[in-house]
This record gives sequence, structure tokens and C-alpha cells, in this order.
Amino acid sequence: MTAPDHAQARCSEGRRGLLVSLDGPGGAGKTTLAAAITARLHRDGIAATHTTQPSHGPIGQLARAGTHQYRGLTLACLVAADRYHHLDTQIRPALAAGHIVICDRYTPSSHVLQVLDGVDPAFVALLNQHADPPDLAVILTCDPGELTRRLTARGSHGRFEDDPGLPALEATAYRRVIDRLTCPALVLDSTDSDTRSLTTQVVNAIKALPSAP
Ligand SMILES: Nc1ncnc2c1ncn2[C@@H]1O[C@H](COP(=O)(O)OP(=O)(O)O)[C@@H](O)[C@H]1O
Ligand SMILES: Cc1cn([C@H]2C[C@H](O)[C@@H](COP(=O)(O)OP(=O)(O)O)O2)c(=O)[nH]c1=O
Repeated sequence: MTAPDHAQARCSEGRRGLLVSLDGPGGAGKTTLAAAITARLHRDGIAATHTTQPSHGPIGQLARAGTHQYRGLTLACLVAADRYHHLDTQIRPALAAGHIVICDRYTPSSHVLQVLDGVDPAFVALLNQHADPPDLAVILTCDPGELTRRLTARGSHGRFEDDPGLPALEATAYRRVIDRLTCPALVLDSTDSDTRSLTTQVVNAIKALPSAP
């Protein structure tokens, strides 16, 4: 499909905005960067929504609070159910209203975390196959030693981050996911880059997309 065809198909689906996903290991700076990108887009007069997965909806709250209680297939299904509900109730309506939706964690996180949690990669792919592909997938990497320092300072956000071996495992798993991405992608490393320069790179990549506002 050519770029104009792609834009026309998106309009006929009622989708005028852009979905930008932001994934990477815990502590890489996703939440910090998502807030900064949204603020920069607002400053530039562009409608943008910052959201997160697991979402703040009922299924998302269950998943976020339950990473110790729910494991493997159960957690995989829970985060996928939350993803579809979040798409229906928040992401697609915001896209239809023309917003750029910055989603802090999306399908790439499942391809990493659920697989590290023992779920068959093919099943993770099947479970997420009806999730809208991002218009831009941003993957934020970081040196595992620096991640350990940041997570120790910030505190863990769940079972995965309680594992001291996680940063190294995630680094390998994200490399595999990056190699298989089929949508436009931007891979950035936050080890030695401040949030301002990372924000500029993401916003420039968004503005360069064929359907950008
Ligand atoms: N580019 C950066 N350089 C150094 N430290 C950062 C950077 N971005 C975020 N941090 C710090 O790292 C910690 C984790 O950031 P956070 O945004 O919560 O990461 P994530 O959402 O990826 O888990 C926080 O203490 C934050 O202030
Ligand atoms: C989006 C997503 C989150 N999770 C889990 C990982 C986290 O333990 C938990 C909450 O994520 P989050 O609070 O975003 O962690 P962080 O701020 O460190 O990035 O949800 C999955 O297992 N699969 C997923 O697809």
C-alpha cells in the first residue's frame, strides 16, 4: 500500500490520529518520556493523549496490581483482555477524534514479558493479533547496569522488576522483538541521553510519518 492509500484506508476506518507505542525494559524511562512527548506535542498545538497499559480501567487495575498473583497464561490473557478493552473504550475513540495517542507499553511488552513468563511466543502473537498495529513503535533500550541502578532508586513496579536478572533478559528479548517489528519503528537508548533529546527524536519521527498532522 502506498502512503496516500494507507492514509485513506485509515480515514475510512474512522481513524484519523496516530498510535505511538512506547516499550522497553522497566526503568528505561518510558513513563517519563511519554509525559514529555505529550507535553511537547501540546506545546506545538497538536492534540495528544498520554495513556498506559495495563490501563487504569478495571481489567488493567487487576493486571497491574496482580503480577504476583497472576502468572504465565493467566497474566497473558489478562493484559490482552485489558488491551482490547482499552482500545475499545479509550484508544480508538481518541484516534477517531484525531489525537496522537502515546501508549506507555503496548504489544511489544507482551512479546517480551509474557514470553519471559513462560508463554509460547506463537500464543502471545495469536492473543494480540487483533490489537491495532502502532503507526510508530518506539522501543527505549538501556544498559542493564544502569537499569538496575534506576530501579533500585525508583522501586519495583511488579513481580518482573523484583528479579535482579530481569534487565539482562529483557535486553536480549527486546532485540528479538525489534528484529521482528513490521510497523515503522524507532529504537532509542536512554543510557546516556536525557529526556529532552529523546523527546525531540520521537516528536521528529512522529512529524515525519505520512499521516502526521
Ligand atoms: N533519560 C533518562 N536518563 C536518566 N534517568 C532517567 C531517564 N528517564 C527516566 N529516568 C529516571 O529513571 C527512573 C525510571 O523512569 P520511568 O520513567 O519510571 O521508567 P519506566 O516507565 O520505563 O519504568 C526514574 O527515576 C526516572 O526519573
Ligand atoms: C503492558 C504489559 C504490562 N505487563 C506488566 C509488567 C509490569 O510488571 C506491570 C506494570 O507495568 P508498569 O507499571 O508499566 O511497569 P514499569 O513502570 O516498570 O514499566 O504490567 C505485562 O506483563 N505485559 C504487558 O503487556
